[in-house]
Amino acid sequence: MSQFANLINGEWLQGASVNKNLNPSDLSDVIGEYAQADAAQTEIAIAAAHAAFPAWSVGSIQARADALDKIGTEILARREELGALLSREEGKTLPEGIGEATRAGNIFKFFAAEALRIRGDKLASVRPGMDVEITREPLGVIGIIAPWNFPLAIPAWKIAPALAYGNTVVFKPAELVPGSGWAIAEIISRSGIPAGVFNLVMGRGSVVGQRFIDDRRVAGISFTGSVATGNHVAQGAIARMAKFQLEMGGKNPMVVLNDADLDVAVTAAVQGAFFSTGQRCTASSRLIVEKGIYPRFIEAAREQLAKVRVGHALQKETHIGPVVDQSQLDQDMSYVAIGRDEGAKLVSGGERISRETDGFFMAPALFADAHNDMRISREEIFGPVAAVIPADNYEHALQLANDTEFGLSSGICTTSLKYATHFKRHAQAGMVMVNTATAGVDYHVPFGGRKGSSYGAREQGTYAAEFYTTVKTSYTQA
Ligand SMILES: NC(=O)C1=CN([C@@H]2O[C@H](COP(=O)(O)OP(=O)(O)OC[C@H]3O[C@@H](n4cnc5c(N)ncnc54)[C@H](OP(=O)(O)O)[C@@H]3O)[C@@H](O)[C@H]2O)C=CC1
Ligand SMILES: O=C(O)CCC(=O)C(=O)O
Repeated sequence: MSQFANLINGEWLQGASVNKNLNPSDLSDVIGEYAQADAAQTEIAIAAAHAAFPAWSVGSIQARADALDKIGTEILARREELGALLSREEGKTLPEGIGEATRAGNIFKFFAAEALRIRGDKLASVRPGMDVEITREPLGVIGIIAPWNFPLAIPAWKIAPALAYGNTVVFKPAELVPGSGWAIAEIISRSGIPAGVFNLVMGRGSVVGQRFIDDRRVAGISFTGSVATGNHVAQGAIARMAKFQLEMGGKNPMVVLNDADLDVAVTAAVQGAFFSTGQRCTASSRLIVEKGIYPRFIEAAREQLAKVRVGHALQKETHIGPVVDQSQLDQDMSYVAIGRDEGAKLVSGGERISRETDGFFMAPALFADAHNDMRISREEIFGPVAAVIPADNYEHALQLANDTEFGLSSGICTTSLKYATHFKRHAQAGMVMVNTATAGVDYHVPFGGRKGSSYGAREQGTYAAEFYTTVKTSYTQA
């Protein structure tokens, strides 16, 4: 059995215990045993990142750019192998896994270039003879707490800007997907970045993540995951005035108007709701459909779902892989039961499926005739379960779309420029999609939401500088 250690201060260290990484498509496939840090080992990693900060933060930006570019180049060169590892441990299909590896490589290359473009500002002073300049400086040690659903891309879009802007990093991947996190760390360890600047600390969230929250040497925490854990991170960070950003849930609406192209709408809905097994915070879990197109939409969605093959993530013919683990599967199945009890009509799927291998396979569940006040329409399920909600007209659809405590992504399918333009302006979400799925985003533009979905500065693109740097205003009297 392969064993994988933590990377702390440039050394590979065994943990206090190990975590077996299982393939959700085939539970007999153990990917490896991964180190689990305890609180003491986590403190050693934080101390190393803290000690490495002074030199790294004022070091050559060319060296930072070269290292990040090298990491991106290697990820891109190995995208098929890394994508296959990701699919094996998380369960998204091979094309999805390779696509995510490509995205991760591109993110490192984007931030390699950003390291050379750290911007400031120079303004005339209101006082004669005074010089005023505004500069951006790194925060210090950044604690990165990542979820399991994007094990390469999300760590990439947190680690790359943290390093580009001169911070040092302690990174905790989710327990369910240590393989991808370890692979990134191994590539970083050969990139020329000095010991201690980047540290991989695999282990439980309640142990490792908690140390990041509690330790005053961790200046900023970047978190993606559930609303409950996000709240916990926020309270701990506020208690000691640490900077933090949270990316949490979604209950993303996809509005389909009577004038929509039916094929475009159904494809966007099925892909947005069910691909990547619906395990995306941007998933289109509420399909809000105007009454004039409603019966045709349901029929066409049912027909498209009948052609979708759920199976082993690494098999060529698979469109949708397994659910990530037993507890997520239990959660998904419990919401299918809740939807039925609430009176929504299950028009497709919703049952556990057997395949040749022992995995967590589930037929995507499509509910029709749902209401926006049902639990299946309000709570994030994070699996292949979507609800179709009828709407009387555009205004009603918009009102339903915004009637949620979340605000990550919001979509509309229409051929009307008037409605598309109005929706872009009035959707209460951080991201708006027209005639395309609510999930699936570019890597070089801001990512994040409003209301209960996100807190703090946006991630990705040049906007990432907002979180990973702090602004200084300097005055010089001539
Ligand atoms: N918006 C999104 O992108 C995501 C949303 N989710 C939502 O969260 C639900 C549960 O998923 P789950 O993975 O359990 O999400 P969590 O919020 O529990 O996990 C996210 C990350 O936080 C860590 N963590 C857990 N507890 C603590 C803690 N006390 N202090 C610091 N860090 C902690 C986890 O570590 P570890 O898991 O290693 O213990 C993981 O790395 C899903 O069903 C879904 O609804 C989940 C993933 C992504
Ligand atoms: O939809 C995407 O491409 C990104 C989704 C995401 O980041 C998430 O689910 O956490």
